[in-house]
Amino acid sequence: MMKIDVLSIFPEMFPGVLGHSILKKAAEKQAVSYNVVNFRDYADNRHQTVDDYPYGGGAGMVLKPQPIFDAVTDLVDKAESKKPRVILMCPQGESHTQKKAEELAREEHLIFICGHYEGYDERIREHIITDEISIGDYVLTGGELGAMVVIDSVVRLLPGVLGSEESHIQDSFSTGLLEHPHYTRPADFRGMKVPDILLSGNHKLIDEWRTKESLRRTYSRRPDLLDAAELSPEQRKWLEDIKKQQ
Ligand SMILES: C[S@@+](CC[C@H](N)C(=O)[O-])C[C@H]1O[C@@H](n2cnc3c(N)ncnc32)[C@H](O)[C@@H]1O
Repeated sequence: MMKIDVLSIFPEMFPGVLGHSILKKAAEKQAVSYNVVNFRDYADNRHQTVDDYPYGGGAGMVLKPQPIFDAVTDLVDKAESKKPRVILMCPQGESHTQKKAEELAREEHLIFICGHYEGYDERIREHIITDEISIGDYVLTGGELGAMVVIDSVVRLLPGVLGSEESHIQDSFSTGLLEHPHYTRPADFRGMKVPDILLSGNHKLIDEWRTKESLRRTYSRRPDLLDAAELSPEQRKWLEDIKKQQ
């Protein structure tokens, strides 16, 4: 079972997200256990202060090293695995991707550190973390929303979590391409029809249609992904045809 610890000064933000849908089911199936810790509880000063003024002056407060160092040490001591990935949520970190989610899903223990205010004392970054992750090129108020995003992307990949069909294998990015369009009943909704091929029952042709639509969508929306996508010679030929059509 994967263990996920989260360090935050706003732990109340998490039960809503961790307590619903797939993240909740994953915990019920014992694929993962969550532990959200207020690192203020580790502050060794009388007022449980976790932040202080920046050396050299300037705006904003900086998270002190002591509460976060002690919280991480305690969580590692309590865990069976002594080699967790310690992930700092940070707009300066590597951009989160499906590939990174797949990599983290192979780990036994993840510890997320959620920042606030102006950021962290640099010694946290230098000495106790293994990864720095950003969820995009914009600045959030705190790391909590980012940690939730990364946790969601990882937990749905854990074995058994999405059920026997393992639907994530076809998801956008998992194959290196964007996913094909989906349709459900009715076949004719107010004159808007489902493509005939999907009603044909011919699975070979349906698979081919899906792959072509996936290529078409990736080419029109995210052509940058095609550079790294592993395509068969047949798929390359389809892609060339799609390029000519557009
Ligand atoms: C207001 S931000 C601090 C930004 C910092 N002054 C900077 O310019 O890099 C406070 C915290 O929110 C979180 N955060 C903000 N933007 C984020 C992003 N794009 N991805 C992940 N975490 C983010 C981080 O934990 C960060 O320490």
